[in-house]
Amino acid sequence: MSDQPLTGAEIELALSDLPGWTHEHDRLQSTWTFDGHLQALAAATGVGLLSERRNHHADLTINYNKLTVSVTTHSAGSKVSAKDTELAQAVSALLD
Ligand SMILES: C[C@H](O)[C@H](O)[C@H]1CNC2=NC(N)=NC(=O)C2=N1
Repeated sequence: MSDQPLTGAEIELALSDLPGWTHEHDRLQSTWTFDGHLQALAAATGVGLLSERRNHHADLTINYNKLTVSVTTHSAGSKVSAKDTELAQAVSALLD
């Protein structure tokens, strides 16, 4: 899995298969809404475990019942790489 930055066209293509995700400020980001805080917390733990297994880590923000997942690749100069599009796919498979 490459950590070279993707081109804008490559990111747009990846986003066509990532409903709910946006590309802004060199990050892919999506937000999920749950029934309550504990469900959002459990989802964040799931994403954390998934990130740890991949050794590629999402930034996670919880606001009560909402979980925002944001991914970028530090080793690609904090730009979007294939590691991010693949992590985003895995997160969507877990949470959608
Ligand atoms: C040494 C270790 O492989 C690196 O620091 C990994 C760990 N997790 C990471 N996570 C993210 N989001 N970007 C990285 O470049 C990155 N690098």
